[in-house]
Amino acid sequence: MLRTRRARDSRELLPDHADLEVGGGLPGGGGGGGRETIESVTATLLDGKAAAAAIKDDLRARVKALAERGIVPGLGTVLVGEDPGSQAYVNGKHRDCAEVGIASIRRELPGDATQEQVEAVVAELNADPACHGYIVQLPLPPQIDTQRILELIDPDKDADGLHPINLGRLVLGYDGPLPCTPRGIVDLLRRYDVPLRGAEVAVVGRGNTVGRPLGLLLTRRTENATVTLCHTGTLDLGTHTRAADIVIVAAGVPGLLTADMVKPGAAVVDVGITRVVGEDGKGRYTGDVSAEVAEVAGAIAPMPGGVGPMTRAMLLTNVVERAERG
Ligand SMILES: Nc1nc2c(c(=O)[nH]1)N[C@@H](CN(C=O)c1ccc(C(=O)N[C@@H](CCC(=O)O)C(=O)O)cc1)CN2
Repeated sequence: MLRTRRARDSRELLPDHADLEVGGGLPGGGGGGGRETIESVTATLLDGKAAAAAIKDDLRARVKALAERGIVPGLGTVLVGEDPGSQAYVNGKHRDCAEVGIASIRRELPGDATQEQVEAVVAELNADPACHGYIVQLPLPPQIDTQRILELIDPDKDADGLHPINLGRLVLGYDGPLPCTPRGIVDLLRRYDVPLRGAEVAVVGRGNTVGRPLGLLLTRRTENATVTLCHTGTLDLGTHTRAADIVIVAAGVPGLLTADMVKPGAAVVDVGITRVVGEDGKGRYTGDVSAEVAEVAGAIAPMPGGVGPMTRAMLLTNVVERAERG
């Protein structure tokens, strides 16, 4: 278990962005301006950065052991277009690779790339023996059929766990690569001994990358939580979140979860990451959880510094596991 600490003010819940290569801290030239501040915060910080660092230490050792067998794990990324956020995330993934000794394979296409061009890169990575796993950075430009691209990824090289076969394996309870963000959330809660067995969990958001697979993960026999999957059709969101021991918000709606929607002492996980432009005209990222929730919650995984670093660590884990299987 990680040592827990109590965060005393909002700056402790908002670590810097130094680990992501983005202009002035954020795409769009922002740099933390316009953050909300709160006087006193008592929630335990679920520190994704610290947890990810521990995971990377473990992976470094496993990569060394693989090297003794003559295996160098390789992670591929496919980036289409020039979106600064996506570029920053892909850069972060390759920096993580360098930290643990995973080989990087980068493929980049212009924003006006055709379906055929993206499919050709996917076919190339499927055939590359040096590439143990790869991801196609999402979202893709509108002219690209995302579903078709995800279906063309070799399921055995699907480092994101988003191929329909791998999501199907998750539904059926079979082994396979797990989607990185849901896996990272469960790992983070476990590391901080947040009880899952028998817990009532409200997951807000039913997307294929986070909400839906997270519901499946949490209801496996090994986790045994009871999940309420809330979405835009949910009539009274607060009724469900207030009844929950754990609230996980992946809606992409800034500030959606407010303090009155949280049971005192509940664990709260902020998965939201939305770019907003402040009154100063500068861009910054904001989560789905309002700052004052930290005064009510017993534990909180903030954005940034919570789920994001865990997502990246789980991507590396999926690649190393694939390389270990041979
Ligand atoms: N193919 C995929 N595309 C996308 C995924 C994904 O899992 N697979 N998820 C997101 C983007 N993403 C990874 O690709 C990602 C987003 C954010 C972070 C992160 O570490 N965030 C930081 C804060 C970032 C900032 O302030 O600039 C944090 O939470 O601390 C990592 C990965 C969409 N696309």
